[in-house]
Amino acid sequence: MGGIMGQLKYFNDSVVGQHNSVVRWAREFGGIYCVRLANVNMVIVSDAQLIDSIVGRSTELEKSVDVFYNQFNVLAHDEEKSNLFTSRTNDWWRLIRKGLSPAFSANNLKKGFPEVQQVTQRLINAMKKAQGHPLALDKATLCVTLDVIGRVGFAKDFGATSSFEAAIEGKLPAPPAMEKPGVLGALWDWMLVTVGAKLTPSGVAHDDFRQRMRALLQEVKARGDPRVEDQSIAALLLKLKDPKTGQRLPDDRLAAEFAVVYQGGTETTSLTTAWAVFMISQHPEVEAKVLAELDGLGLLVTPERPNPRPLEYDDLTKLTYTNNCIKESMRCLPVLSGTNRMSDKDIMLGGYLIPRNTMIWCNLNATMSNPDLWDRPEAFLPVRPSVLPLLERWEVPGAEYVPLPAGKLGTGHGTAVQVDASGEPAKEAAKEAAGDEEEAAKHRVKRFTPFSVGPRDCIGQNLAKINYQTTVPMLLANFKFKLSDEMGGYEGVRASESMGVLPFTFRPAHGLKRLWLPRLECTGMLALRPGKGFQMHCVPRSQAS
Ligand code: HEM
Repeated sequence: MGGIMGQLKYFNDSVVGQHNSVVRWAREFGGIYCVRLANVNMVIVSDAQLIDSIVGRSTELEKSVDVFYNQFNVLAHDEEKSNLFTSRTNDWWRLIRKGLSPAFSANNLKKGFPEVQQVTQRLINAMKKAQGHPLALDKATLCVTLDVIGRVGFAKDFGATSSFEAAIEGKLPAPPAMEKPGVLGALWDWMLVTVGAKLTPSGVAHDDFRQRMRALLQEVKARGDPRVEDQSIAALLLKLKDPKTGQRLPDDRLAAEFAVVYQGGTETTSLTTAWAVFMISQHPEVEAKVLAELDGLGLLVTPERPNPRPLEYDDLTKLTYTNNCIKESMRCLPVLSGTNRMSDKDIMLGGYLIPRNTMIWCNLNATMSNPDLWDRPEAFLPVRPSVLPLLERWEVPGAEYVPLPAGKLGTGHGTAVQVDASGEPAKEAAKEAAGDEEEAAKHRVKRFTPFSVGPRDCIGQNLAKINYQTTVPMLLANFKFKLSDEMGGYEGVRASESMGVLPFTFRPAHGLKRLWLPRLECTGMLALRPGKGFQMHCVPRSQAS
């Protein structure tokens, strides 16, 4: 039976507290191990050097779309095709990736900062009206992110944060009733969607999402040709030309890329924001330091200073401690657990022969909790109290990189090497793997990788950063957050962590019963969240004792 079922027991363990499970497995089985589910083998890697060789700058491995990322194709296209997220690393991918990159440059995002600030302020105004009711913090931050991406990337205000306010004030009509499916219902729905059926709640919501993206494209096109200096996501995509034909990209391709930006950017950023607020507010000594930093900059709401000055762009670099806390929260609770790759040739990895077409799953979260790489990795420790003078975990120079002992650089042990037909590492690849010490010394391996690394790392990471680096301090400056009783305290939240693809539906929120996102809610990432979301009481700081 065990043979047929593979290591189902372990997969079952992961239903609750999945994040903790993979971290535990990495400790139990090491930096590379193989699991089997029925007759499918999967290699799971959490060794930082190996991961670097799998996804890093010199990789030739491709994403395995069929198993994990198919959702991105289903949601973005009517007919299944690839897009920036799911494409092989080919000329099309290069065209889009290079063309879109200026949208995420520091200069361009600086121009977008006022939008982020205003959208967060809109949410704060709404939250002040909640008057003691618990709020779903993850919904609230999702509203912010939806509006940030809309306004910064597409000059479009979807009004998610204003809908939030209207919902709190009871001014919104109820959404069409849609029962939350139970586990079996969700599984059935997922199976139907996987085989292409559209008449499921999720299928309908997928159609709805695609229609919204097509409508957004038409709206953007109706504004006329984008100005040369316009570096928004929409403008850059519209300006792109197919090098072969010299023609602009077809509408279905453009709408799919719009969709992918929303898919890649929403759950990820909003849950990162929610986890950071949760972690900081659950650690009083950390929160006190954050508040002191905000106070020092004149940004904290106090009974004596009920209307402090607004957060400005330059403050973002001054909020060092707060930013370090966000990083620490992302290390402990990265919303994306990892990424996958597959090779169409046999490869050697960490001394093992990996047959072609074997799924390789890189556990980025396990690397970020590896005790060989981090001091007390299970602790939320922006501060290391044992070190004098007091050094923050994140203020140690090079904190994002693997601290390698001298003389350990550049061995072939940690690299993915192609194998020839006889099973021997191919000569050229072996030479490369043996490595040039000098070259290896330049190549520092990262141990903090929430955005992954290498050519397929997160293109949107700077937009995400400007979003959470603005929203987290603004929320904390305005409110004291207390978990509502149903969350079962800090332990209850942590025990309910799970990863799951969420249905693309209008979902009633917990807490304030009439709170929902009526405009545009798009999810689908395997994102880390607590089972019941984040039900929080948000007490205005002007009233907090
Ligand atoms: C905290 C927030 C975010 C996190 C943690 C995150 C994480 C990641 C990770 C780990 C990858 C690599 C996935 C893989 O290799 O399988 C990725 C790719 C990607 N992300 Fe993000 N992301 C975030 C925000 C965003 C935002 C705001 C956008 C867009 C506005 C975005 C768009 C994308 C896209 C398009 C890709 C695919 C890039 C490619 O394959 O070339 N992400 N992200």
